[in-house]
Amino acid sequence: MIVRELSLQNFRNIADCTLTLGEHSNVLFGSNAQGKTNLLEGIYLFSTGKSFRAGRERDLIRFGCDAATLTLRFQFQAREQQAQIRLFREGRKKEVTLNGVKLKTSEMLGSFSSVLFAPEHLNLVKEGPGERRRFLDFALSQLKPRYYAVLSAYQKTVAQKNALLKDMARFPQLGDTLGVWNEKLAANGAFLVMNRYQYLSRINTLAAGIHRDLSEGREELSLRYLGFHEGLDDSGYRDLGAITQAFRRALEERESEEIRAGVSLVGPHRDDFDILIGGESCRIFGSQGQQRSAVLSMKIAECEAARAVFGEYPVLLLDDILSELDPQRQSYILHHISGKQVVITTCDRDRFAGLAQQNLFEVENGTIRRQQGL
Ligand SMILES: Nc1ncnc2c1ncn2[C@@H]1O[C@H](COP(=O)(O)OP(=O)(O)OP(=O)(O)O)[C@@H](O)[C@H]1O
Repeated sequence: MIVRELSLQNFRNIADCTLTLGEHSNVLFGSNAQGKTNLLEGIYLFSTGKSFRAGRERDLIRFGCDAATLTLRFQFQAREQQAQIRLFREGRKKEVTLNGVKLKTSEMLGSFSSVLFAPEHLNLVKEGPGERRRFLDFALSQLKPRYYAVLSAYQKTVAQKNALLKDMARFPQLGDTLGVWNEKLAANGAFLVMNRYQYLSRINTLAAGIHRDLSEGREELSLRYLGFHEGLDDSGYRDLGAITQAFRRALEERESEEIRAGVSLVGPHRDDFDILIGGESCRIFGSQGQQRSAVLSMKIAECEAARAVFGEYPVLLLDDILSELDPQRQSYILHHISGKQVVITTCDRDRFAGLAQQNLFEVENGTIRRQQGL
């Protein structure tokens, strides 16, 4: 996967710019708050249809403007392609086209792939389960377009069931329809759990090997899926029927608890996974360095898993992460990115002087200037 060119109009603090990228390393440098991350965000939007930052879609549109346009020219499987996203502040839904054909966002997924490395990914270890579910959901949405569609349907059903559970406090007779929502949740939720489990197993194997290298053979990283389905073993998790049954059982067992709480408590929207080093929780017992290595291993594993599906590496987006890493981890990642297309943001233009075939861009107040390489 190679990005040739990104054009942005009225996106974040960028009024109008075109960034023509090289096939290898592309370094965007500049002071803080100039628009470097905004450029990565623009590229990433084409992989998942969503920003990696929290917030509303309309926040992506430049202050005072009614619409934003993003155009990406890229090469995938030896074919030059062009995708466009238009965002509107009011009245109109997001518009997506691929090679001139209008699509739903879900239909564009899988056409272009990128993997982001950002300092906030440390939250995968440090924070609550929402971060880890996002990791799985963002990765799987790119690899398997149907996953995104099922996830959207599932989330809608959870919201509808929550509204019902809330209303049941005043109108208990509404409980007659609870079974209908639970059945919908079980069908779609089982699909999500099966895919997450299989993906996490793949990442587990890849990340364990990378972490072993990073720790020079001293540490064993493992990832373990956690959910409502206590009784399922490895083969059960690969069987949609078995997961659906386990989900139904869990919904029955916890029905009165859900009614009391007025909120849906069981399902993949509550699932999580453990990140363990030597069998112990990395969040509780891991040092800063171990936590960084675990996250780095998982992100590199995400790239490898994408390559296995697409037959090509995704575009790597490194948002100012190297300054956070010690020299050993820096050199590991620099070694790993060589030969792939990478877009790197940094405040320090000299940090990447050693990268081969480098293109250098200065970002200042939402404008971009190409510079002579070092
Ligand atoms: N919708 C918007 N319209 C206009 N400007 C915006 C919008 N959203 C964010 N910005 C501006 O974009 C700038 C932040 O850009 P960005 O996050 O890309 O910074 P950066 O160059 O990566 O900086 P750092 O090195 O600190 O991470 C801020 O000045 C912010 O006010």
